[in-house]
Amino acid sequence: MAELLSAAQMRAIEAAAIGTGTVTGLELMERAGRGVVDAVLARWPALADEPRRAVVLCGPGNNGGDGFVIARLLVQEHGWQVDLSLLGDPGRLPPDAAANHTRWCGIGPCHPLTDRSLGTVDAPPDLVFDALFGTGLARGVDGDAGFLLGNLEMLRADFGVRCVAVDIPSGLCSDTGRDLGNCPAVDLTVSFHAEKRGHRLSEGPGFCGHVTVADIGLPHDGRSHGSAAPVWLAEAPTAELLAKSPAGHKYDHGHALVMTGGPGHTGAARLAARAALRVGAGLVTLAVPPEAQAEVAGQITALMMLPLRDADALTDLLWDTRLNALCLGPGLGLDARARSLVEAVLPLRRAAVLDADALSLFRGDPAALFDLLHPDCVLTPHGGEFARLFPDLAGKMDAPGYSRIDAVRDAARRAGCVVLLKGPDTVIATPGGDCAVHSARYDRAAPWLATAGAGDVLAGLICGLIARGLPAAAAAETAAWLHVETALAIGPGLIAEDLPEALPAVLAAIGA
Ligand SMILES: NC(=O)C1=CN([C@@H]2O[C@H](COP(=O)(O)OP(=O)(O)OC[C@H]3O[C@@H](n4cnc5c(N)ncnc54)[C@H](OP(=O)(O)O)[C@@H]3O)[C@@H](O)[C@H]2O)[C@@H](O)CC1
Ligand SMILES: [K+]
Repeated sequence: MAELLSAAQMRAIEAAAIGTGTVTGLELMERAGRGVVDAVLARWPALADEPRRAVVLCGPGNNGGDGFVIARLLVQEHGWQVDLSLLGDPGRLPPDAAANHTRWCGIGPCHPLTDRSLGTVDAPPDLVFDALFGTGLARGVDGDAGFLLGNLEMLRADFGVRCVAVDIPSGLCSDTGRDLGNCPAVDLTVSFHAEKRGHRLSEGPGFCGHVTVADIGLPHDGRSHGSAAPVWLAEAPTAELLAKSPAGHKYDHGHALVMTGGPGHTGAARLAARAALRVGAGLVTLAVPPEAQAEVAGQITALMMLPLRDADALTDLLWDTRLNALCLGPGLGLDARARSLVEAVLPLRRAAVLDADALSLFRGDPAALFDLLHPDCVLTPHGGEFARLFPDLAGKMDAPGYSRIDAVRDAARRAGCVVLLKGPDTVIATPGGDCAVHSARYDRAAPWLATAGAGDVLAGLICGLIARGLPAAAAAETAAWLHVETALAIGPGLIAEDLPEALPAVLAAIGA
């Protein structure tokens, strides 16, 4: 699985490799610069047909150092014409960047960066390399550098100039994916060793264009990250994870119980239940208030149904330990009955997915919910629900350096269970700090998934997978991937009802 690195982890990996004596910082910088040039020519092979003109904007740190390498390689190995400008005093460059500045100065001029460093609109360059700031960006970019970054947008739109970000577009926080000020949207971002969190989180993907990772020869052994626990990019589940044993019977695959709301409010739970069944739970039962029975009975076939009057009846029902995964929240309602169901169920410590109303019920009193939760629970808030349960953490998400990853990790620790914060950058964390990001951006962008009922389907998928025996966090990650994959399989026009129906083809493609 691919890791998403913080800036501190990347620095720790680099320092550890240099510390072993197997590589120097200067060698890493050379590989980084070469990696960018190779990635550009791989992306746009026609650029190699004839010498081109490039502008390279270098910053005061090692990101700028990469820029000097790129400029040198373009001139010496490809015969390009390069205009290079440096922000800041060359005498204050860090050692490896300074060494590459010296090498560049033997080849071409290093202009001080001004508001004219992009050249004139009469003769725009073919490419601009943004090597101003990388993982060392500490604040928004202002002054001439900010002005130039703002102009990149216009050069791309009006003159077709291709813009390439070295490591990360300057202005984008590599830990949070937030624009700290004047971040340009580029065509191609070439990162090093592994993607940084900012490439995947929040606004980041909107700025990065196409992202590619250049291998600069650092080890992927996961031992040299510093103290912080890794964050993984969620990937496709394996066939083994989702396949069913040929010898099994339906009770081997669990029995999910999904609570509905009252009359006129049963659709969300029915969607969740159908998703749970489609993803392979052996049996799925809807627990329905008696007055809604007729409505539900007319809508279901393979799903089962039980009348459920109140919390006492639910407690009695759960003497049947074959009911091994619960889903509460979709359409459940915000009344006293709904709250009593949640409060009755959680002390029994049965695995449970809490979504939608089951979360909103505790707005203003989230501690009452946290007291009841246990590690086999999964909370699946969207941004608004997250802010109701964790107002302080949601507020901090605007603070510098505090990302959705930090917020969800803190939330999971506080809640004592798995938390999945929904979005195009879904973050899943456990109370112990394990964390995965499911990214529905770039080639997995699924904008049609933002539709009524899609969240109910996700809750049902998680519940169904837990019923099948997956641990809560693995169920959440797998469900997030399947949810987006089914959306991609359906494409434009999808509505939530389609999602469970598209699962068989998706499962077949995985080989389950
Ligand atoms: N790690 C690795 O393995 C490898 C890393 N490599 C490369 O190194 C890059 C990281 O280099 P880096 O740490 O020197 O940071 P970088 O982004 O160049 O900027 C730091 C400088 O900018 C300044 N500054 C910050 N914000 C500012 C602002 N808004 N406006 C103005 N100034 C601002 C800051 O000043 P200060 O905040 O200290 O005042 C400092 O002087 C990384 O992204 C990759 O490209 C590769 O070579 C290969 C291997
Ligand atoms: K950059």
